[in-house]
Order: sequence, then C-alpha cells, then structure tokens
Amino acid sequence: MTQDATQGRPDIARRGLILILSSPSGAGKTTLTRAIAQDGGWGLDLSISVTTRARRPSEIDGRHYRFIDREAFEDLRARDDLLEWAEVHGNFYGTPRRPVEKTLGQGRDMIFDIDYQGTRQVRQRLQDDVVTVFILPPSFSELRNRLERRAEDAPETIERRLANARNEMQRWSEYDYVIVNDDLDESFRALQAILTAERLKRTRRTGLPGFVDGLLAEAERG
Ligand SMILES: Nc1nc2c(ncn2[C@@H]2O[C@H](COP(=O)(O)OP(=O)(O)O)[C@@H](O)[C@H]2O)c(=O)[nH]1
Ligand SMILES: Nc1ncnc2c1ncn2[C@@H]1O[C@H](COP(=O)(O)OP(=O)(O)O)[C@@H](O)[C@H]1O
Repeated sequence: MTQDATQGRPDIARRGLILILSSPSGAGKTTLTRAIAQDGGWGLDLSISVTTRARRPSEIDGRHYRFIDREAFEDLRARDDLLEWAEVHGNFYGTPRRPVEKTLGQGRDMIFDIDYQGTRQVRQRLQDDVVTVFILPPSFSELRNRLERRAEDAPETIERRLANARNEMQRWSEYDYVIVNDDLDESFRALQAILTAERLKRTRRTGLPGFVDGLLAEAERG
C-alpha cells in the first residue's frame, strides 16, 4: 500500500497505480514523462522499456531504453518476461514485467511511455490500477517542427513517424485524459493535476474505511 503523500497525510494507505502516457512521435510524451519521474516529490518509478530500435545520439542504454537485438527480444517474449509488447515504426518495444511487479508490490506508482497497442494490453491486465493520458500536438505543422528540432532522427525516419502519426492520433478517444501539449509548463501542471486527483480517488484508498472508523470512534468518545 502506498502512503498518501498527496495531502500531507501520511496515514491513509492506497493501491499503487500505473500512469501511461502515449502520443504520436514528437508530441512531447518523453519530455513530460521524464519531467514528472525525475521530480522525486511525485514518487513515480519510470518503466524502462526494451527496444530493438537503434540508440539515438542523446540516449543512454539502461536509462532511456535497454537496447537489445531481435533475438534477445524474442527470448524475453518467449519467457513471458514482458508485461506487454508491440511493433511500432518497424521496431519492437516491450515493458519488462519484473520491475513493474516489484514496484506495484511495494505499493508504489509507476509511469509508462508506451504506444496505444501496449496501453490496451496493460489496461486489460491491470484494469482499474491504470490511468491513461494521451498527448496531442497543438498542430500537425508543430509536430513536424518538433521532430525536426529534436534532430535525432534521419529525414526518412521523421517522415515515417509523421505518416504513422495520422493513425496514432485517432487513438485519443481510448484514453482517460487528453492534454494538448502547447505550452510545456501548462501541460506539466495538467499532468500533475491528473496524478493528484487519481491518487485521491476513493476506490484506490484502501485505508479510508479504517481512517473513518477512527474518526467515528473519536466522535463517540466526545
Ligand atoms: N507498446 C510499447 N510501446 C513503447 C514501449 N516503449 C516505447 N514505446 C512507444 O514506441 C513509440 C516509439 O518510441 P521512440 O522510438 O522512443 O520514438 P518517439 O516516440 O519518437 O520518441 C512511442 O509511441 C513509444 O511510446 C514499450 O515498452 N511498449
Ligand atoms: N510544449 C512544447 N513546446 C515546444 N517543444 C516541445 C514541447 N514539448 C516537447 N517539446 C520538444 O519537442 C521534441 C519532441 O518531444 P519528445 O518529448 O521527444 O516527444 P515524443 O516522446 O512524444 O516523441 C523535443 O525536442 C522536445 O524538447
């Protein structure tokens, strides 16, 4: 059970949750995911995916992804070591199962940056413990600008991602929340608000009945 840190009240336990961010390439999900995971005050563990994609110049193996070859990916899949997996933009991506089980077992929360196919699989398995957020760009031209400004991918890779964006953007309605990522600070505040509200949900707060019993007992004593 997680201690409830959202209200400054340390004594009401609740179930851990998984916060999933998805978006078309370039809309800003990695930026937002890392911003909230790196802010230790939010107590979110970041899931590090495995991928067969080539490492980008700015990426560090084991920190952004674990970069593996196709054979190693197939091995993980065969051993059922992946909570979910999908093929995206011609590469394979998956979420290692064990870190997720460990984090949730400790009653902590976790954040995933995965696509809509993976989101469906996680939701099917973990249901009400999953909160999903879709990130949209303010315009398609800005999406292209961001991918070009990021300057980490070859022109043909950018074109492929923009072509796939049309399909991905249509998945918005499968998500609990949608953030149009225009101003980054505003989007970050929206994400924080979502997490705060979700942590306060009555149904997650398994310590509430006991807490209210205590209040009633105190009231009884006068
Ligand atoms: N299903 C699934 N999708 C993932 C996973 N890790 C990353 N992705 C998605 O794969 C897509 C491509 O990610 P990436 O290669 O980092 O490119 P980017 O979206 O341009 O930053 C994005 O939609 C990610 O959310 C994973 O473990 N599982
Ligand atoms: N609100 C924003 N305004 C301007 N640039 C942004 C914003 N959010 C993200 N970016 C930039 O856009 C690029 C793509 O963001 P990134 O987080 O890598 O997207 P994704 O993970 O969805 O592919 C990065 O260079 C990032 O710094």
